[in-house]
Amino acid sequence: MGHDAAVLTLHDVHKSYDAGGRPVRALAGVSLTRRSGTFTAVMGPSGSGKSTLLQCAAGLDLPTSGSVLIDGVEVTTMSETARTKLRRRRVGFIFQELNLLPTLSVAENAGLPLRFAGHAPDQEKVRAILTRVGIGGRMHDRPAELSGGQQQRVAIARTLLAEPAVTFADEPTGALDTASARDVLDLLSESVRVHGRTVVMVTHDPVAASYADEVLFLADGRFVDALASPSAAEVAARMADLRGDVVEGR
Ligand SMILES: Nc1ncnc2c1ncn2[C@@H]1O[C@H](COP(=O)(O)OP(=O)(O)OP(=O)(O)O)[C@@H](O)[C@H]1O
Repeated sequence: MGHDAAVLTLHDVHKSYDAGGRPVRALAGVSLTRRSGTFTAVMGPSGSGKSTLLQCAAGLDLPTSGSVLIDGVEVTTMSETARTKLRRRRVGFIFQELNLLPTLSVAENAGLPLRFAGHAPDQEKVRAILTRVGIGGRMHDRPAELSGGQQQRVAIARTLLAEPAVTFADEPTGALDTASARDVLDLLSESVRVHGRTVVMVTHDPVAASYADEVLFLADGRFVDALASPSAAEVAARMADLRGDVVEGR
């Protein structure tokens, strides 16, 4: 796939849930195109559809209607098995709950996508990348022996090793202190700017969003606004507008 090709395309994606016979509309026509080497943040009030968007865009869940292409491949018409295969090979995840396999070591977890793709991970490369993300000394530990921030770093190391078409991050800094959060965000930006990876991140944090080259705002299941390379203050102001907050002096 060339550098200019879209690695993620959503076209008019709708998603409704059945909440005990009553339909709940979570996405109401979302379209999106991302090229490789981009870092996108998705923000929006609680219940605006961010998690649903991530689940559909990553091929974890299926939209009610509309189209989702990952690396040029339509996922909505695939079998469950084919979707799982595509995810393993082409999609990176930095999700707190589905990051790591507890029985594998840090090094084995980092190399897992390569194993799924049928390659034996190069141990020297694994070591170098784990060192780069600050956990080179923890290669043989189990995930449970690591802090939340260290576990996020393993997930980032995976993205650097396996070179997925697109990596989805769900609140990657939600559980971290300020310094670890900044480290994780720096590593994510570096993966995009230096290594050409593609990241789509859902966050509530305007500081985290300010690391992205574009911030997309969801409200009631639709994109309502976008900001290019905004400051954290600009993001916070836009979020306050969306929530209808009364901000003094504005
Ligand atoms: N499995 C489900 N069954 C029924 N309704 C759901 C389900 N998942 C989400 N919803 C509803 O869909 C809408 C969007 O939810 P979603 O979790 O995508 O929002 P969000 O922006 O991620 O919210 P938050 O910021 O609070 O995590 C909400 O009204 C929610 O109640």
